[in-house]
Amino acid sequence: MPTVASRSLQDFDPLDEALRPPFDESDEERAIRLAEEAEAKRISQAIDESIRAERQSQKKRSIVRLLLLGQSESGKSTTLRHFQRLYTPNAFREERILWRSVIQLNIVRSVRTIIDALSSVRLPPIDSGGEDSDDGGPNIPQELEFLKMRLTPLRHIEALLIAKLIPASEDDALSQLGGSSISNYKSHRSRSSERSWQSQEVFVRPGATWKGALASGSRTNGPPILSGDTGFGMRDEAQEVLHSCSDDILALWNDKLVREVLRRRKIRLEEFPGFFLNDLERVTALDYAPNDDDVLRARLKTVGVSEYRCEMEASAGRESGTEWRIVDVGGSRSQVPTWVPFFDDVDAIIFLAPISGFDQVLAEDRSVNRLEDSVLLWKAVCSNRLLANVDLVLFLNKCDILDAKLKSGIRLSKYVRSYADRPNDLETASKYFRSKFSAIHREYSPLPRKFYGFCTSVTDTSTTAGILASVRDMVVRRHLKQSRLL
Ligand SMILES: Nc1nc2c(ncn2[C@@H]2O[C@H](COP(=O)(O)OP(=O)(O)OP(=O)(O)O)[C@@H](O)[C@H]2O)c(=O)[nH]1
Ligand SMILES: [Mg+2]
Repeated sequence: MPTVASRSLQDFDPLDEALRPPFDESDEERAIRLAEEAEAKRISQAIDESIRAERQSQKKRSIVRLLLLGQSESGKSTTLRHFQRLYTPNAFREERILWRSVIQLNIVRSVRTIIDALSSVRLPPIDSGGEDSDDGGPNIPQELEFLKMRLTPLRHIEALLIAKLIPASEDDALSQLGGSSISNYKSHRSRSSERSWQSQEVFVRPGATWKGALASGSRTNGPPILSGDTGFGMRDEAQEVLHSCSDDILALWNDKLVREVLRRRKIRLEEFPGFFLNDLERVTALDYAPNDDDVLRARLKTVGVSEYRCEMEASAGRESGTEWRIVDVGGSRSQVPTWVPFFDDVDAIIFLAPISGFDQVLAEDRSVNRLEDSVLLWKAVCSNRLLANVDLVLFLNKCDILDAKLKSGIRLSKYVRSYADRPNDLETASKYFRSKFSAIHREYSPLPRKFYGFCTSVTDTSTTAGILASVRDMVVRRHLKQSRLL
């Protein structure tokens, strides 16, 4: 047996030495020692486990999970952008320039809507009593035909923007999602150049992928034309083409006959998502950089689910250090099954019901009224047992559009019979919808819970900031209460 003196000092480990069993240990002593060691190991593992569980629960306590639900175009992604604008303003500001491509595509789409409307309608002269002609001869004046021709470069721009927004690598990611939207997407992508004026709405998966593609594209596209803090300062072909077509687009949009065609076809373009034709001079300027309002008004459809993480700023007081995970989902019908896995472990849900859609149908199923669809979704969410303990916050959204529609003389009672002869104004209508949705909440919730309902226009920065602050306070208060019960 080597002694301390016979080994070098580096080899000597006092702990090892202390734990070494005595060399004259009997069998009985050995059994007792082994049993004691096993017990010590068990206790140590139990302590490790409790530390791990404590850390886990600490982590859970400081993460607030918020889910955004509602049909397509209800305003979920806009609400998410609003949260980002309020609580991670620097990141939001830095990303604004990336939205320019989306806004460009939105403008091209508005032009396409007008041109589609012109090509499908044969009009009699405006003063001939307002009935559509079926004599087969087009009544579109030559100047408009020339305008249309001069706008053909926009087809190329549309294809360019789609390729920019949806990098080829997205194909694989999207094909995993299955469903009809994927086939739409594929046909859209493959045939976009030849049939761009009738193509489907462009969509991308949320999150950084398209932004990453745009950011790297912006850095490699030629000499700078922008400067200052507006973004990457790079040449932008789409912006140049839009700038050169700006007068023609404006002439098209302001044309009396165009307005008449749109009116007769009940196309209220100003209320379409991503409408920028009233800001054409500003948004087609060569040095255009989107402002906050533009980013909130831009339209980019979501497919799939993405989780956005945001750390509340220190000024949020007791919430500082709280991480928010906001989940944004695609709202079209084929996307609804993708919501369910996110019902687990959620603190609150903001459900958006765009009440301006009372006279509209779903884009994906033209036999379904949008308001009816929202009501059905709301019933399903309220009655879902997985969500029985989750706070539901209802945004009766797009109140600004509802207001404009009612003011323009569209009668709500024509579409919602039970509205009967109530006054056709925003205040009465929003109160009416609030009480209907609140009654469903009460009737369908598996357990009693408080109803939080707001009438919103989430593109309006001034009114929405206050509402989101109240929602944030409410969710955090609930979250803290729940986590104390853990
Ligand atoms: N005028 C007005 N426009 C709104 C309002 N809320 C959203 N929008 C616009 O409506 C469009 C659709 O909003 P999104 O946030 O993209 O809708 P979404 O629910 O995310 O839709 P999907 O991604 O298809 O599920 C965008 O162009 C928004 O700017 C609102 O309250 N008023
Ligand atoms: Mg969306």
